[in-house]
Amino acid sequence: MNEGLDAYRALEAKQQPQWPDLAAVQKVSEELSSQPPLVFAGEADQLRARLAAAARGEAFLLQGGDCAETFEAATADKIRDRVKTLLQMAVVLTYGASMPVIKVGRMAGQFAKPRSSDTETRDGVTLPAYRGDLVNGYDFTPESRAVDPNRLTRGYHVSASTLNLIRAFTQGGFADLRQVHEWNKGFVRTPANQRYESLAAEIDRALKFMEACGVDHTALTQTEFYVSHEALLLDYERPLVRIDSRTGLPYGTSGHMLWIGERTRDLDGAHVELLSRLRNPIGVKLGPTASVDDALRLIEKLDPEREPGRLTFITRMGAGKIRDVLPGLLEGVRDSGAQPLWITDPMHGNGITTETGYKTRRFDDVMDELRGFFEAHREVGTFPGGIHVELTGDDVTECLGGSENIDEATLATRYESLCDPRLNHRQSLELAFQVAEELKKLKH
Ligand SMILES: O=C[C@H](O)[C@H](O)COP(=O)(O)O
Ligand SMILES: C=C(OP(=O)(O)O)C(=O)O
Repeated sequence: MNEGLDAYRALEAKQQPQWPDLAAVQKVSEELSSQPPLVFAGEADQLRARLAAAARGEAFLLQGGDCAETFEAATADKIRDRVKTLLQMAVVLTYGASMPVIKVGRMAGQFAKPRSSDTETRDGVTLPAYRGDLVNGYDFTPESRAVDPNRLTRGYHVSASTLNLIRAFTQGGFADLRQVHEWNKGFVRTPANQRYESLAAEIDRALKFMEACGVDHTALTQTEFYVSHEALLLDYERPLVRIDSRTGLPYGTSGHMLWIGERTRDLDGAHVELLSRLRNPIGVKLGPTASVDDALRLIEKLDPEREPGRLTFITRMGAGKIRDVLPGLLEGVRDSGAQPLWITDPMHGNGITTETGYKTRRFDDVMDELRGFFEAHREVGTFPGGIHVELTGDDVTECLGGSENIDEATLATRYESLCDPRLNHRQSLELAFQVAEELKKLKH
């Protein structure tokens, strides 16, 4: 199995930077190959087992984080607020659905972006498009936009420190369920936060009751938290493949779960080939043009053994299309006997650009796609196993609507994303409450 790890090199690899100096890339690649793994094979196996439960309808996956992480924003405060937001959403979902929630950040590696165009033009000046901090800089100057392989090593180190902090937060007491009120502190008071506060009070009461009954809560003091990113940049992913000493099998050690994007999921492309060799749980984005045949071939290539939890399909159809497209896809896959985990990304099919040039999404469209996802699964009898959302713990104004009613004029006030718009903290909580409602319906 391990001999084929480099077979991808003979295939077309889309969305890769045109490195000017291949010797420099080789040097970086050797350096990365000698670094310790960021995650361990056993953790990836554990996540696979958790995802298998979600595919069976016994758990729910919450996957979220920045569209594009940046080196500069990898600060303790920003990482903490993203983790807090995910923990709060997980509490809302767990309590609402009475079901374990698997927490996976789009974090500690989400540094490379596929782009529609190789270049960007501003006021008559054309430069290479920004492809994420792992490749080039965002500032619109020739120096900053030049691709630089040394960014791969920097990305590795920033991922390591991000992951270190995430592990400290989630294992060191910060994620203790008795901190459920604390996670809400520091965020502006909104209807969603107040609703969260009442839920936290109920959880508190339940915990005190358990304590009074002498129940041991050690299990609640820590939480499992995994990291994931789009495995886009093969010159980063390949050197971080390691052979697991327990089994002799290869794992991508840049993150627990790796996914293949909508633009790079070609069956005969390099991304599908490389990830087919790795033992991690693998995600694949499926947009509105994905056919049943595409899905079945991806299953055959990426999950020939039909291993529970191995494959997650992340659908991103767009609110206007999901009800037409998704049921047929679900039926076709169900009828083949395969049982991948199905989750929804209600963000990527709903992008719009305002007249003033802001890339944005309407919160209402995001919610509509979410409802469409639950409806499609209800219709076909399959399990809607999770959500994949671009979000931040920061108070940004990037997506339109939500209870604070962000309008086009407000977008400019705190638009910080370097690529696509994210839900801010309160929009994320609002979304979690609505998903919890949908999950409750499943129980009845
Ligand atoms: O996050 C997804 C893609 O990288 C992004 O939507 C591409 O954006 P573009 O169309 O501006 O290149
Ligand atoms: C690029 C992304 O999505 P998609 O592949 O679905 O366009 C993403 O999730 O960052």
